[in-house]
Amino acid sequence: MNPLYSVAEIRAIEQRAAEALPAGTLMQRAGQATANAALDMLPFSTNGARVLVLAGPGNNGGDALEAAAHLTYSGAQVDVLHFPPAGEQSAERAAAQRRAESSDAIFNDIGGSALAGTEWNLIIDGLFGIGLARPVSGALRTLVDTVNTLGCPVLALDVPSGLDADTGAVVGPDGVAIRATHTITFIGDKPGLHTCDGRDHAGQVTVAALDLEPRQFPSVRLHLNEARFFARKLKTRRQNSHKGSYGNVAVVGGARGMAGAPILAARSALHAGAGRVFAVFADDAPSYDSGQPELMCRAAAGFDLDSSVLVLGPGLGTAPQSVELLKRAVASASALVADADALNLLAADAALQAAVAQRGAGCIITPHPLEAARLLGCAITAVQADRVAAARTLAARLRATVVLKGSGTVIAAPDGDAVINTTGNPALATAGTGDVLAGLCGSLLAQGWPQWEAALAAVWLHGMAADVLVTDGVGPIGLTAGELVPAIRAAINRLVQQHGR
Ligand SMILES: NC(=O)C1=CN([C@@H]2O[C@H](COP(=O)(O)OP(=O)(O)OC[C@H]3O[C@@H](n4cnc5c(N)ncnc54)[C@H](O)[C@@H]3O)[C@@H](O)[C@H]2O)[C@@H](O)CC1
Ligand SMILES: Nc1ncnc2c1ncn2[C@@H]1O[C@H](COP(=O)(O)OP(=O)(O)O)[C@@H](O)[C@H]1O
Ligand SMILES: [K+]
Repeated sequence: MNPLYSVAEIRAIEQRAAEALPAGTLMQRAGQATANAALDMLPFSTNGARVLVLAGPGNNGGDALEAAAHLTYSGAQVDVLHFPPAGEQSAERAAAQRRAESSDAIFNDIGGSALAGTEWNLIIDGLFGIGLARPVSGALRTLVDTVNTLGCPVLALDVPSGLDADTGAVVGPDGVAIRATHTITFIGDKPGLHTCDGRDHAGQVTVAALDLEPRQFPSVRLHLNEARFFARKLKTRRQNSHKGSYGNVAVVGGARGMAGAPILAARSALHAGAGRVFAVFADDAPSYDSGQPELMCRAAAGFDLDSSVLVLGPGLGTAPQSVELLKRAVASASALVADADALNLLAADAALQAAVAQRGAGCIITPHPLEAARLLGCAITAVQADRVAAARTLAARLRATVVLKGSGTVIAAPDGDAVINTTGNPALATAGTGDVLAGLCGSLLAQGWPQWEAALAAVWLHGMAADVLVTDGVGPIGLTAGELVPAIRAAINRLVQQHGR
């Protein structure tokens, strides 16, 4: 189920587990798991492979020292750059240090130029884990900067040093963190490895549970997204069905000069399977979309907002008639996806926010971090400093399903459940991809999906489409939002083939 644990939860699990085990057992297991992971990353013949172990002052350093000793037995040449604690150290760390010192590991006060001048096969980052208490500074900051310039594989222990394990933010206003190619994280997975700066620093993440049993883990309300959370909603089409069986979507936006945004969202809704799709324009409507004549283009004035699932916001603008449209949409009985300018207008109107919270038909909102900041009345840095908390706060306040976009999109429900998405990549950092996502959410709602599963599936499919396109060389540079649309269609059909019933 890919649960994600906070630092406080990990500490509690660790403490209870440690009480039932001989002293030092967990650190020894962490060291052994690290050595195994390191061997997988080294050349087949480990003899003479150059490994640099960075061992910090806490128990993260203890894990690294345990690993250093193990790795010498494989024939690797292990150098240890050791930062002993200024004061007392834990008994298990002291034992790990003794083991490393009596192994063939070379404790070496290796300087910056020697560090940068050596061809390391692997660097193991055991500077700081979940005990990081302040920004990495001074000589350690220089060390992190140097490691980040080297092109060699880097295995981070528990968390890349400098990264906040709860939030994925690099600690400090101008902080640094190790950019690892791999992270082996202990006991349970951590949210900070998967959102905000986490994905750039953690690389490939594996979890070493240190032989703890499932009963030792509490149930949590934060998970990584996976198809099994929404697979039961994937339905094969009945033979005896028709366009009315797959619902109507109306994308409402497209103020003068911004007609492209609703068209992208509407095309996305159509290709994701909605039976009928309207593109509804705040100002004059074009007579039709020549690239997608299946869409029905309408002016908003007089359009029946109760007839379709509404995707409100793409290119909506903020003129007075857009505010009126938003009010009509919120007051309608239709399922609603609010995006882009709909969110900016909502942020400026407390009464409308209250109306959204009271909607019987619910709401999915899809803010990017700036839109979320406006809705929360805070700075964008505050949103990014704790994306999961920001999404949960918004979800509770608006009683909506919140999709907080960005690297490691967070989906949150009003009851506190939250999920971090794993698909997607920076190819999506281009105009219009958010419109495509909003249209996809609306399409799934129109096909009868509940809000929560629709949001989870839409974010997963949108990211998966981008991942497949990048694998095929269509991006990350130069992917266009329109190219996502057929890739999403392929991804959803593939999922239905796998899971549909
Ligand atoms: N205790 C155990 O038996 C186990 C510990 N584990 C490891 O232990 C780690 C947690 O250990 P700790 O609680 O000792 O924490 P860390 O090793 O992450 O760091 C804490 C130490 O670093 C210092 N420190 C924090 N931020 C600093 C900064 N910016 N600059 C300089 N010094 C700084 C603290 O004063 C303290 O000495 C986990 O991340 C994990 O790697 C796990 O392997 C599980 C088993
Ligand atoms: N670096 C990235 N990694 C993963 N996903 C990204 C990245 N950058 C953008 N995205 C995704 O692309 C979409 C962008 O949406 P948005 O910012 O609303 O753009 P627009 O308004 O131009 O449509 C979101 O789904 C977001 O999560
Ligand atoms: K670390």
